[in-house]
Formats: sequence, C-alpha cells, structure tokens
Amino acid sequence: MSAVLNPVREGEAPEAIDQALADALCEWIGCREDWFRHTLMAVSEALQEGHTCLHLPYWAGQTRWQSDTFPGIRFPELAEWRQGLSALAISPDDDAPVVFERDRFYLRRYWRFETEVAASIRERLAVTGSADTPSARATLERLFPGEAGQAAPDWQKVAAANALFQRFSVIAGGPGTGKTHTVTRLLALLIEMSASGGEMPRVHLAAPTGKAAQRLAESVVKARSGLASDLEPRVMEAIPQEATTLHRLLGVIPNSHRFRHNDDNPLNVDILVVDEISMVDLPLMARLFRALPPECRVILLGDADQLPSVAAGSVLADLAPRDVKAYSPERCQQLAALGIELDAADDGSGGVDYLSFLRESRRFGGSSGIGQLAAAAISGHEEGTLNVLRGAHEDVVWQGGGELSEQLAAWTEQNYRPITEATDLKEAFARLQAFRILCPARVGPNGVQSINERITAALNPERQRFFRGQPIMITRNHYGLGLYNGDIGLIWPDKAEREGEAPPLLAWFPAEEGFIPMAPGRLPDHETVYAMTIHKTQGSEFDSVALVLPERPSAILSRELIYTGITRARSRLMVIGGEAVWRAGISQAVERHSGLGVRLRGDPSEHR
Ligand SMILES: Nc1ncnc2c1ncn2[C@@H]1O[C@H](COP(=O)(O)OP(=O)(O)OP(=O)(O)O)[C@@H](O)[C@H]1O
Repeated sequence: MSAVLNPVREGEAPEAIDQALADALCEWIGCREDWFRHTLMAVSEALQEGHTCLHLPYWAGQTRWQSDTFPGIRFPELAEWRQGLSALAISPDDDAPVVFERDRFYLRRYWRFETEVAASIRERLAVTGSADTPSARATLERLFPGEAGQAAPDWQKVAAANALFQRFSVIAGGPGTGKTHTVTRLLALLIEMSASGGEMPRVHLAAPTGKAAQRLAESVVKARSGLASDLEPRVMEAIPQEATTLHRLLGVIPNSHRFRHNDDNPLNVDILVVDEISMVDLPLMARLFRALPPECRVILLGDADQLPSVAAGSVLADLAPRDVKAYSPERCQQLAALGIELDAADDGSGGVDYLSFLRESRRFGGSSGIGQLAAAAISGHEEGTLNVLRGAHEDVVWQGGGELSEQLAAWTEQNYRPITEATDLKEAFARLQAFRILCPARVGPNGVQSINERITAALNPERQRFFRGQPIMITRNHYGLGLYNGDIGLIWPDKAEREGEAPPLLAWFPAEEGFIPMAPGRLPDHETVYAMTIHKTQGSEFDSVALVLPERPSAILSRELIYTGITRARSRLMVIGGEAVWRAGISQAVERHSGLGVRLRGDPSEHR
C-alpha cells in the first residue's frame, strides 16, 4: 500500500480554525466527547489534504499532529469508531451538517457534491443510446479507416464507438494518445447522426484553465481540418473551433462561489466535451453538472495518471480506475454490431462501460526515453526509471544533484536571454514556449522562487521593476480584466513609436488573434516566471523541460508529480536531482480518499 501524502502539515498541531469548527459542530450535534471532536478536526484536515471525506479505516488507531510541542491525538480503533458514529444522528437522511456513510465521514457539503455528481452520471448512463447501427458502423469505418500494419484493435475507434451508447463517457489516455483526435471524430459522428434526424446539436468545448482551453481548441482545429473531405459542410460547421474555460462557460459571479448557470438557469448545450479533467475538483464538477440539462451528452477527456486537482477530490482517477481495462460482455456484443470485436472482461473488472482507455502514444514512440520514463515512473518502478535515466536516450538527460549555479547560468544564456533579444513579440513568445524549468516546490534553494530570483538577477542587473522579455504569470483571477491565475504574458515595448523616446514597456498576453497589451501598473497579482511549479504547468507543454528536484527527499514529491513534470516535455527532458531524492519521489503515490468511485461502481473490498 502506498503512502498517503500529507504534503504540508505533517507534525503540526491542528489549526485553530479546525478546532473552532469542531467545537461548533459538537454543540450542534450534541456530542461533546473528545473522540468526536477529534473526528471533526480530522475531517477538516482531510479536506485540506485533498480528500473529500475522512476514510475511517485509514485513520483508525493512528496518532496525528504529534510534535515536540504537541502530544498528538490518537483516533479510536475502527470497530469502536464505527459504533460511536453510527449511534449519532448523522446518517445521510438526518439533517446534520456532517454525514457518516459506509466508513466515510463527510462535511455534508462534500457528501452532497459527491452524491450529486454520481447521480448526474448515473442518470446519463441510464439512457442507453440507440446507435443507428448500419450507418454508425459505416461512418465509424469512414472516420477511423485504420493504418496499414496497425495492430488490432484500433482503440481510438473503440473509444468513439463506445461513447455512442450512453450520454456520459470518459476517454482517458496519456499524452499524445489521440484524445482530441478521437473526440473530434466522435463529434463528427454524433453531429452526423443528429443531423440525419433533422437536428443540429449545440456543441461546446471546455477545459479547466485558459491555457488548456487554448490547446484543446488548437488540437480540435487541427483534427477538424483533416476531416474536410470526409464531412458535409454543415457537419464541419457544427464542430466548434473555440474552447472556453469551465468558469467562463458557467458564468462567474465576482466574489461568489456560485455561477450564473445552475439548475435554475441551465446551459443551452447538447454535447459538452471537457478536457484535462484531472485538474477539475469535486465542487467544480458538481457545479458543472448542476448547470447541464439532463439530455446533454457529456464527454470527459484526461490523463488519469496526472496529479489530482489542487482542491478536494480526485474525480478523474475515481472515474477511470487503472485496473479496469475491459468492457462488460453486454457492451462487447453492442460493439460487435458496430464491427468491433473485443474480449469481454472475465475477471469482474468490466462494468465501467462509460470508460475507454487510449493506449498508444503518438508523441512518444517505443524508443522514446520520455515515454519510457513516464511509464516506469507512474508504475512506481524505481529501477526501471533509473535504467532510462542512465541509458543512452537522446531525449532524456540526467544530472545528479549538486550546486545549480552553473546550470542556471547556461539555461539563462541559451534559453532566456534570447527572449530579450527576439526581434518581435511573436518570436519572443515562441522562445519562451520552447523551454521551461519545472520544480516540485516553491521554496528552498531548488524551488521556483529562488531560481526565478537568480535568473532575474542575471538578466535584469539594474533591478528594474519591469524589463524587456520578462515573462510574468498572473497569480490571482481578475475577472474584470479577463486575466486568470496561471495566464502567462511577456513584458515587451509598445509597438507605437514615440519621437525621441524609448517606447514604454507593456505586458502582452496571447489572444485568439495576436496579443493583447496592458499597462504593467494595472496588472493583477503576478510574478516572474522562468521556473514554475509542476502543479501550475498542468495543461501546458514545452518543447524542452528541465525538471529540478529538491536537494533532499520531500513529502510533496510523488510519482504523480514526477510523471506530470516528465510529460510536459514534448521532445527533450533534463532531470536535475540526486538518486535518493528521485527514488523517494517515485516510491510515493498520491492517494485521495473519496466515495465517488464506490457510488458509481460499488467497491468489492467493502463487502469483505
Ligand atoms: N489516428 C491518428 N492518425 C494520425 N495522427 C494521429 C492519430 N491520432 C493522433 N494523431 C496525432 O497525434 C498527435 C497527438 O494527438 P492528440 O492531440 O489528439 O492527442 P491527445 O491525447 O489529445 O494529446 P495531449 O496529451 O496533448 O492532450 C496529434 O498530432 C494528432 O494529429
């Protein structure tokens, strides 16, 4: 069993706010016993760690918050704890602010998010699609002709065909496995089927961040352009060429968690595709489903091996468990009618028929060091990763730990000074996009802050507040200006010439066409961004990546974090870090406790 990461607060005493919340809830529920107060403190802690609930079997008998200054708190043994909680009026049907259900203890808000998401999915799974078999089969064959010498089956075709049978589907796969290629063809198929019945569906594309939405739109536009000779113009027209962020889709209300679109004011959409689902947390997923009409078809895309969302939940990992690799016998029969012959699950792992995995990366061929390293890292195969790191792969270079100064100086001159020397903004952005330093942590000598300060000092010795070619990242949403946390821009001179004066510096942000300028004084919170945390790069890719690990093993380093960092690199990866730190990271897996998977599929271990 892998370690459950407690990245920030191991060893610290419980937060005063958690204690205050616990006291208030003890009063409300009328149980003032210490063990219950501790349970309430722990559920708050669990939420901060990204779990949606307190999973009793994991916490039972454990001592938490032990430190030099705090004696620690020991939780009851499982049987005793279950008994105590079962005796309180906190079942799903009680009207309490907490819920105890099947060994999971929730704040009711989170229990409601989870049950709502599960109910919305089940509702969509209950409507089995009437895939018009002969014409769907012909269209599938036209859109997925297969390639000469391709090993059967064509998993992209399987995924598209499988998504016809219900109103909710997940297409999961690693980088470059063709998720967007597949979903664009699936959209063509769905639009054609709908159009033949006289209706053109309204289709929307969305992603959790602006960057991810931009990449999704670019990939769909590219995939769509390859279909022109296969599709009627009206079908082509109905495939969107733009994607939006989930927040913009739902309609942000400033200073509120609520959105303009909700169950009272649903979105006008028939098919919704959302990419990069690993980044979507449980509350956002619940709010998304609230805003969708029941007849809307939902297709989720993502890489279930990536880091889970920053906030609570592990929605994609819950929806796409790695051990489910086959369809139920019933689904295999339905697929056979569409010309796809597959072996059904015979080990009880089937039954998640909404889920399709794409298995072959187009980006990383069999000999690619990046592809091999990513696969070994996410499987926790330490020796396998070290073999790749030590092997002679052109695309992967490993440099053990040590002082970073020389390396930073080299990256500055090779990759970052050329941005300041670019002839125009377009070239400057292309250079910025070509290389990025990624770190697990913000602090420490090998963290983002220190690296950014050191590179800035080399490129901006006069310490001007803003300088030509300085990359900046917005760190707080500003809805009025249309700038969002994670948006990246460049400081660059104004195009307008002024007689006798150097043109003023402006902050420029990429837009659909060209770049949008902004006076630097108006920028919301931002920071210089030569290096960034791996968390912040989710949804982005760079030609070349330098992954700088901390000097010592760290609780925040996990195989999912390393995998996410590795797979940001398209063609070249440099790893800087000692063997012990690397091994410690690969050996730790992120595990998030949630009841979503059980609500959808049941959990065999719960019936033991
Ligand atoms: N069946 C195919 N035939 C030809 N090219 C393909 C096929 N599938 C994918 N590709 C190409 O492989 C590349 C990656 O595909 P795509 O962007 O769809 O993958 P993805 O899984 O969405 O990637 P990402 O990890 O960027 O989200 C693209 O250049 C795409 O055109």
